[in-house]
Amino acid sequence: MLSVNDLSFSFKKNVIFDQVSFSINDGELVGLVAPNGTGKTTLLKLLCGLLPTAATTLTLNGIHLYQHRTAYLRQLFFLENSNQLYADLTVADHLTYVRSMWHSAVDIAGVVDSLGMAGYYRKKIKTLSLGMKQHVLLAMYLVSDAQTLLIDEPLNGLDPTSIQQFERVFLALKQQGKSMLISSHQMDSVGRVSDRVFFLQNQTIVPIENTGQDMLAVYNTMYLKAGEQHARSV
Ligand SMILES: Nc1ncnc2c1ncn2[C@@H]1O[C@H](COP(=O)(O)OP(=O)(O)OP(=O)(O)O)[C@@H](O)[C@H]1O
Repeated sequence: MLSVNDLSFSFKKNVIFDQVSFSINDGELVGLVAPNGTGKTTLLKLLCGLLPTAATTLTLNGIHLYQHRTAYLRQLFFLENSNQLYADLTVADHLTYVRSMWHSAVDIAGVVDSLGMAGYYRKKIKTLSLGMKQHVLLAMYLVSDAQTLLIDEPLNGLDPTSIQQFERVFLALKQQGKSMLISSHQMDSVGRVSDRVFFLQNQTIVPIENTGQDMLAVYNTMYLKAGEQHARSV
């Protein structure tokens, strides 16, 4: 279980989070939603200690980020986006590296087959399309076998078939007991896979249970400015 207490963070005078507290259970998939520039990526980075925060508690399965950083980090996987892949290394290099660093027993060939990546497994990252690189990122998450997966906009650049494929993978990971926090602007997908959705608003998190409601409608209610709501109602 990921547990966060009193998390505050600012970029100089730009307050992004003010005393935020939340937890994510094992086997729970939480969607992370907000308009551009609100703080989704910042939150994911804070949870991996990539940005400093004086949160009173930031624990993963009882292990404190600041007291046992390596043990904490070994339980999670996060790679911000495909720009952080090594252009001159192959897909195989990346997956082998992750398997080794995370002491994972996951079968790389099985992951590559299941994601339909066999055709470019030996290719260098710089020769791949955005959608292919998104598949490489997802494969790295799977190969890490980490308990907690923090995933930033995994559906960007994917075709509809791949989006459905990724949704199936997320649901399967949930069945395996993984905890996931996944940011996305694809509200229909968020509605299909999430147990809860964290909407970021006013420097805090508004958690909404997914009861099958229209998540785009929830988004619009939350973020449409008062004037726009008035204009729509007349
Ligand atoms: N390194 C930085 N230095 C200063 N400000 C930053 C830095 N990184 C992000 N910010 C600011 O923090 C805020 C939140 O950015 P963040 O990237 O977390 O948003 P986001 O919700 O992930 O956006 P998007 O949907 O566009 O990816 C923005 O106002 C951004 O300008």
